[in-house]
Amino acid sequence: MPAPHWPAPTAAAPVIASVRLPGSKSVTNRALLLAALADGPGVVRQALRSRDADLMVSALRALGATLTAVRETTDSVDWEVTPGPVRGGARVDAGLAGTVMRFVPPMAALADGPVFFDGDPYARKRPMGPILDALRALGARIDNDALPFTISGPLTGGEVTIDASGSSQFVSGLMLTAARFEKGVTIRHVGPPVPSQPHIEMTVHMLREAGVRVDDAERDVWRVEPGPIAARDMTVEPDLSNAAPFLAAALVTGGTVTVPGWPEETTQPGDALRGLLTALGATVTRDGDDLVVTGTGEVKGLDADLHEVGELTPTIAALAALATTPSRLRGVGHLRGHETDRLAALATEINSLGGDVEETADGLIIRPRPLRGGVFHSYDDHRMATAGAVIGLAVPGVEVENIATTAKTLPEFVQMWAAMLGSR
Ligand SMILES: O=C(O)C1=C[C@@H](OP(=O)(O)O)[C@@H](O)[C@H](O)C1
Ligand SMILES: C=C(OP(=O)(O)O)C(=O)O
Repeated sequence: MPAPHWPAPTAAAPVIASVRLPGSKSVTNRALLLAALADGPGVVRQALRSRDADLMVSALRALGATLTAVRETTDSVDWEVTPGPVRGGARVDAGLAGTVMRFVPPMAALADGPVFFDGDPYARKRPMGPILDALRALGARIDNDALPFTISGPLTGGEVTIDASGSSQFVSGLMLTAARFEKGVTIRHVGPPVPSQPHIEMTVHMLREAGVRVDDAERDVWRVEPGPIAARDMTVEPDLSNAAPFLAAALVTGGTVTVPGWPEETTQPGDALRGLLTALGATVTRDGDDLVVTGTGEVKGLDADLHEVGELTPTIAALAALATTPSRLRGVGHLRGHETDRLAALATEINSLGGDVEETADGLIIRPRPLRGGVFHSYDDHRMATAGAVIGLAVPGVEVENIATTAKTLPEFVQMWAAMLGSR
């Protein structure tokens, strides 16, 4: 029997809270994969514990790495990672995780036998063609153009042309393993602009920290030299994208939300929240390591190109739906290939609460309209579920279907949300 819908709590008063976020999904899954390919045992501290991170751990174990939890809390874990020869004959469950379905196949092509990949039913619809074609061009054999597929090496590497306009993860995925290819890799993107550049910068930065030589001087060309990936002891930053719904609560309720441990410098796209929330009417300041966001209770609409920070779109759209002036969100056509078609899902769900959202080819136009309660469907998308929670702060009677899907990147979401609302 499906779980009952989650009655999203309405804020009775301005939220005043400090919210500590667990580790970044994107940093965790890169760090684990790099550790499993490294030249010796390493440690990944404060790694996220969530469905996507667990799927990465299982995939790496299936491919021959040893991961041992040396310290654990409910939402974080320190992993000791000991690489092993990459093992064939494995089955990898990617769930609905883009970071597993796009980052692990290049590593699997190093295995001594075929590796089978599959995922959730909807994962079979997520774009995979460009990265699978690239792996074929580099020497791998793959029997399908989407999940499920079986991949077999060997793969020597070399030069490849790819259209990565559908997902930056195609480029990141190839780069993460490329130092272990005999010839490294040169990736040349040809097509409409690649989204989520900060995530590509995150990949380049983490590779360089592991001693890998990467040349990204030319736009849309990335060269990864062959060589060892250094074993490291590293600590994962808090997930700034998952800070979004909590910081949004400050704007919706006219309160103040503080996130401790906001990095001074980061490649996480969530850092763009500082500018976006300011544009939506908040005051955003730093107090030492804390990011402090204060709202007035009135949310202003905004016109924003979110191409670089697409994963923030559901929260920004939820805020825009509660704003007093219209908004236009642009540059996010690739969100149709995320956990669900996020543009269609946001328009459908906000409109079903009485909103006025129009889909465009590459975004959304959101006009102010009073909203009413009703069921907000999540489409197994963690960020749809949290967008419903944000709207529920201001609109009585919102019920989020499948709030449990927040476990993809934030299993403690419901408890954290309750603590935030209760901590006056
Ligand atoms: O590399 C990563 O960790 C990610 C890249 C982005 O993917 P797209 O470029 O497909 O949007 C982002 O939306 C996703 O949440 C995480
Ligand atoms: C697009 C997202 O995830 P994935 O890593 O599965 O692509 C996301 O978390 O917003």
